[in-house]
Amino acid sequence: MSVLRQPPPSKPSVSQLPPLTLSNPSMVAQHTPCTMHLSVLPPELACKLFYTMVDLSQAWKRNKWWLFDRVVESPHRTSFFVRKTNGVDDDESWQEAAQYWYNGRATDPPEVFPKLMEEACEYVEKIVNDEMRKRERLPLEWTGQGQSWHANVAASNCYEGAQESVGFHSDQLTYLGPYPTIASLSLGTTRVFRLREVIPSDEISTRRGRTFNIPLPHNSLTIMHATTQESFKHSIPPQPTLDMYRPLYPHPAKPSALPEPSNCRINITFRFYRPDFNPKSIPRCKCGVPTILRPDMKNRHDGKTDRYWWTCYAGAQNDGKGCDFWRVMDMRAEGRGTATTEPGT
Ligand SMILES: O=C(O)CCC(=O)C(=O)O
Ligand SMILES: [Fe+2]
Repeated sequence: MSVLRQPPPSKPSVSQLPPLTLSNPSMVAQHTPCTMHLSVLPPELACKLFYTMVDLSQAWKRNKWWLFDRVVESPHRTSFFVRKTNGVDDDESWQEAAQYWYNGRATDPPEVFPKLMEEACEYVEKIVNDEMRKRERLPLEWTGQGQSWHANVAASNCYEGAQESVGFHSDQLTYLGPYPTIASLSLGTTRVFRLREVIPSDEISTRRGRTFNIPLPHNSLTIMHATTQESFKHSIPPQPTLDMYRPLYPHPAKPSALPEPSNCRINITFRFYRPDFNPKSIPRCKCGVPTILRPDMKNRHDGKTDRYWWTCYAGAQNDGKGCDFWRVMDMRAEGRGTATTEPGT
């Protein structure tokens, strides 16, 4: 006699929505904490800045870090800039911040914003401030002590060809502090910027993170507003093909030649390093190196009770060997925050 067994009780299935392409600014604003702005710089400035950065990028480095027991190398080139017009060699805090960008590897003093980047930054700041005025400030966010958002550093990436990429990550908050606003300028060939929400542990049985693909054209600005780093991861995935960028203007070094199509994308992320998270204030771990600040993405709540922690970062640099340093960040006890915020509340 055959016995018919009951099938095992099925787990309640959580439906996974398919990836969604956000092809215009209103879709980006509807589905993510980011905004997208098109044709942000005068066309000639955008084109010349693209040439400047591609030329500079020949000397940029691929980031390296330890992952378990091997060194991995980022599949794109990157560089870090500070916004100063006089010498930076004497300012050790910028040196430390720059070194950080390269996962602790020793670097030359960081470069200062090239003239055209400075010009672009002024347009970017205006757009960012117009956008921020429409949004509420969160309690731990920098309120500017009367100052508006401004960039004091920038990191730039060059992706050459369709295969160069950056994997899913959220930006470290070490010098940015909680709920930063990061303005990301795209120049050159269009690439997809991919965002995926990290679902808090207590919602994992009821919903899944959806993947959003945002094609970023030449001369567009993506603003990652407050909560983007706390609730989403982002990446630039490799893609099967790409459309070449056709510059409108010739390269300044070859003014009479026809502009050549390019397979490069330049990204410049303009960032504001907070004075209350300056390098001297960053806790050191047992390895003696500055820790990194990360949000507790899995246990976030309402933007008011969110947690951040300082953890050892030596593992990324020091043959993969770090320590177990881990400490919750306490704005009030660490003396951080601005006059108009209520730190720690
Ligand atoms: O290239 C981009 O748009 C993203 C770069 C990025 O995520 C980063 O530099 O942290
Ligand atoms: Fe990033």
